[in-house]
Order: sequence, then C-alpha cells, then structure tokens
Amino acid sequence: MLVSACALVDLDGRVLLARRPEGKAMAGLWEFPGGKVHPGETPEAALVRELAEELGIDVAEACLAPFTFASHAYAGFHLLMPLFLCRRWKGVPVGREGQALAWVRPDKLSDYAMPDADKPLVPLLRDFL
Ligand SMILES: Nc1nc2c([nH]c(=O)n2[C@H]2C[C@H](O)[C@@H](COP(=O)(O)OP(=O)(O)OP(=O)(O)O)O2)c(=O)[nH]1
Repeated sequence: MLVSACALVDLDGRVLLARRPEGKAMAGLWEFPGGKVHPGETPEAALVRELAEELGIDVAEACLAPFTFASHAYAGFHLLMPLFLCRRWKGVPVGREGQALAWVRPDKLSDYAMPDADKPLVPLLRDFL
C-alpha cells in the first residue's frame, strides 16, 4: 500500500497531527495527514488532494519537500509511506472529517500514540526541526 503523508510545520515549529476517527483502521492513533495514493496519481498530487479533503487547506506541490519515508510490515499489508514537509499553505487546517487535530512541539511528539510505521519517523523529525 502506498500512502502519502505530510508534516505540516507552523511558524512556531510545531507539527500537525490528526487523530484517526472511530470506525477506521487504527482508530484513535495520531498520524500525519495524508492518505492512499490512487492508481496513476503521484504522491505529491495525492497529498494536495488529501490535504484539501481532510483539512480544507490549499497546498502547492512546489511547497512539498521530500523528507523521509516509512516502510513497515503490518499484518496483511506492507506500507510504503513517503513523508513530506510543508511550511506554506493557504487556509487554516480544520478536521473536515471530524478528526481531532493537534499542533505538537517536536519534543512532545512521543507523547502521542502513533501507528507503528510512524514511530521511526519521530526522532528524525525531532532532530531536524
Ligand atoms: N495518513 C496516514 N496514514 C498512515 C500513517 N501511518 C500509517 O501507518 N498509516 C496507515 C493507516 C492506513 O492503513 C493507511 C492510510 O489509509 P487511510 O485509510 O487513512 O487512507 P485514505 O484517507 O485514503 O482512506 P479511505 O479514503 O480509503 O478511507 O496508512 C500516517 O502517519 N498518516
């Protein structure tokens, strides 16, 4: 499964996490906004689409900087997830699908329960930001 995700970073250097809604796989865990890349879609285009759908913000592909990726074997599927960084967008993120959002200081990211695939990404982000 190819999923494209993004660390949105605000002017104070905080990172946006979104809580996976009830009823979805891994409900209640905090994740980087994003979603599945559709057939024929680029990871960048998928992210622009998902960020508009999920958060109501407008992001230009040029503002998505490749940062790192997750490669993780879940029971039943393997997840490959490029993680982009973005510091510029239009609009104010709101949870358009009812998901809770949190702006989190890098040194507090480990206080948030995240999917297993995301765990190795946290120290990389903390060291970079
Ligand atoms: N968006 C996102 N997904 C993640 C992260 N970590 C992680 O393991 N995942 C997994 C959870 C899901 O198995 C998959 C994303 O699928 P999803 O169901 O949220 O994607 P989607 O929004 O396209 O979903 P849908 O339209 O099919 O409902 O990736 C993360 O940080 N962000």
